[in-house]
Amino acid sequence: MSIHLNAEPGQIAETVLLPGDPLRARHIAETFFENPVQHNSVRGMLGFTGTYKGVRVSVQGTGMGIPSAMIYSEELITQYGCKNLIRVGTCGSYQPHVHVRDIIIGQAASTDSNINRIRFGEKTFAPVADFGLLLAAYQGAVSRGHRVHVGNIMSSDTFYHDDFDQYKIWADFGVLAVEMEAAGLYTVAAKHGARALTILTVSDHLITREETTSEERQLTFNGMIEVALDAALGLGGSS
Ligand SMILES: O=P(O)(O)O[C@H]1O[C@H](CO)[C@@H](O)[C@H]1O
Ligand SMILES: O=c1cc[nH]c(=O)[nH]1
Repeated sequence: MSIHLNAEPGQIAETVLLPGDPLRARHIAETFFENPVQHNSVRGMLGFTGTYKGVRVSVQGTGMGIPSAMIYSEELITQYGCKNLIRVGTCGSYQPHVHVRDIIIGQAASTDSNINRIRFGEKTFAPVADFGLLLAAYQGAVSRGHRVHVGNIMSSDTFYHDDFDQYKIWADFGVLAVEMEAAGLYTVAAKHGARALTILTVSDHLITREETTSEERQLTFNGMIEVALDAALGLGGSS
């Protein structure tokens, strides 16, 4: 057990999917896992472990924002021995060619968070995805016929900005979309030698202002889950 997880030792698989939304975690377990068992209930941050096509895999909600995601990532890696962490989240598109419901794979994560200034001072750490996981996810997304984009994403500490147009500086530098956790996840994984990836579905668009409903965000973005689970399958694991 750790401070924020009440799973027993060995109850969580080496490969863990990480949605921000704990109800998406339950949806993933109920929809895709064989024999899912709930392994966490602390703070209502649901987590489940089961198998997918015979391979042991877990899903754990992380909550919203870098601090929350870093707590769960740190405890999963250091207390439960998790080695492969795949965030499955939603994001807002910054680019005209990146449409609502497209899939984005976060190759790197820019951020306005102070987490790495606290750690590295004025020097800049570049939080990046694991290349093997990224390649597997990209190939899986293409073979499933998804519209998929790979590149830099923005992990923001704020969902609501005083200046809506502030996103344009990131868009001008090719950043694909905004979410709120990947930079923290990639940094924790780098610190502990774990593998991490972020796969996102575009839930809204900052240019067109198109939006999806909260129900759709919780229940229907199954394409990216299949892509994440396919990438996880290549990692093996005990069944
Ligand atoms: O859908 P999730 O995984 O929660 O991800 C996105 O949605 C939340 C904001 O609505 C933030 O957590 C952001 O990163
Ligand atoms: O963090 C997020 C997630 C989805 N859409 C946004 O605009 N921001």
